[in-house]
Amino acid sequence: MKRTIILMLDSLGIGASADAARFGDEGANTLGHIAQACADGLANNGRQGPLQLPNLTQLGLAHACADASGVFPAGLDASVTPVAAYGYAKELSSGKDTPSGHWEMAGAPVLFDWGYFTDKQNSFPPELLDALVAQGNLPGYLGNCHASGTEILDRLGEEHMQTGKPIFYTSADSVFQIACHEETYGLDKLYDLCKLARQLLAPYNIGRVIARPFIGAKAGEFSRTGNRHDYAVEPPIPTLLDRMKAAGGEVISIGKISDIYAGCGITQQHKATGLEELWDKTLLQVKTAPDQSIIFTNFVDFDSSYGHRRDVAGYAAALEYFDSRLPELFALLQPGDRVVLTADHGCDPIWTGTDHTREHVPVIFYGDTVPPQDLGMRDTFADIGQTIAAYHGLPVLEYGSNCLPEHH
Ligand SMILES: O=P(O)(O)O[C@H]1O[C@H](CO)[C@@H](O)[C@H]1O
Ligand SMILES: [Mn+2]
Ligand SMILES: [Mn+2]
Repeated sequence: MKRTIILMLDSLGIGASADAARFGDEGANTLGHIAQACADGLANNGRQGPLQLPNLTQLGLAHACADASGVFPAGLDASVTPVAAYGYAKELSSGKDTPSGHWEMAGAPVLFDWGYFTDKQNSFPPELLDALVAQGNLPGYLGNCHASGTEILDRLGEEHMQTGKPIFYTSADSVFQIACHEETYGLDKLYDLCKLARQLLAPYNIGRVIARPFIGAKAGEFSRTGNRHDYAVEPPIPTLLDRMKAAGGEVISIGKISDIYAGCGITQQHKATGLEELWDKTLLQVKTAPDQSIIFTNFVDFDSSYGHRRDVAGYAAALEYFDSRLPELFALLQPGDRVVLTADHGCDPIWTGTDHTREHVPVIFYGDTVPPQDLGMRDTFADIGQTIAAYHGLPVLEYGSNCLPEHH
């Protein structure tokens, strides 16, 4: 049985990469800084004390972080001998966004520059806004700025409910985000508006339009729902997922993987909201998926609920929860199964601002066909995809080199 289970811990960077200064991220270290804050007693909100990640440490995550950043993460057990092949990868793509990280892992780095809306205020071109208002029959719009998606709800959510004007905002990422109330505005109307925006944004080379539905009665009570939907463009070249699908294998998306690849190469899609449901659905698929399957889960909450919110204790608690579910996965593994653990970029919760950070990501392969070893630094996230492609006997990807050449 050859199956690969990819656990994508969205935003779990493990140390600034050599080119981080170009992004203002020199010294960022998502995992390292969380561990340090926990060890210093600064993350005792809803959890306590040093970071507890026994299973991830067994897999070599802490050792990979030490290799990638030069510092062993505080409080984790340096005496452990990892049972997996572990290392870290630098990003070849020009950005530090979610599609770039995911696509590169699957063999399709983004070597062109996305379009960005760089102005913090009046961020969007008037002709784009005019076209949205006219073609979307809108009474106007709110926002038109850079913002954190939760703060902007407190600021503009009530006005949106009163006027029916959608909230448009962006960030340092190549995104056009639309927040609307799920009940007063309506989910289908929001999705239709996002599809219109996706069309109108074609000349601007924007990576994603994101629907950000929310609920609640007033400022301070608004919360975003699991009905977020990302409208991405398609990867620039065929990915690992396309190769697997073309070969007749299963590519099972859990969470927002299918959205991130614009559905390309996906054979089954399972939506899930929150870490618990993401884990439950992952384990369910591991129980039943056939030979030649990729089960691919994006654990978005690390990024969206904790990294962007600069919530160190929340991120730490989420990591500890994630770690606590790993033994259930290990118990379900069959001979030939491989677990891959990685990330798409960093989002250091002690960093200034609320954006991603340019970091190395973990590269971990675990399973009975994987000899434990230190894989060192990999030149691109695509080494992961290439290793998986080789293991499943798929055609060679355009980027990346096999991390485990003797063992496929
Ligand atoms: O602040 P929120 O709305 O979570 O948005 C964040 O999430 C977006 C996409 O992942 C990023 O571009 C960043 O803006
Ligand atoms: Mn991401
Ligand atoms: Mn993000």
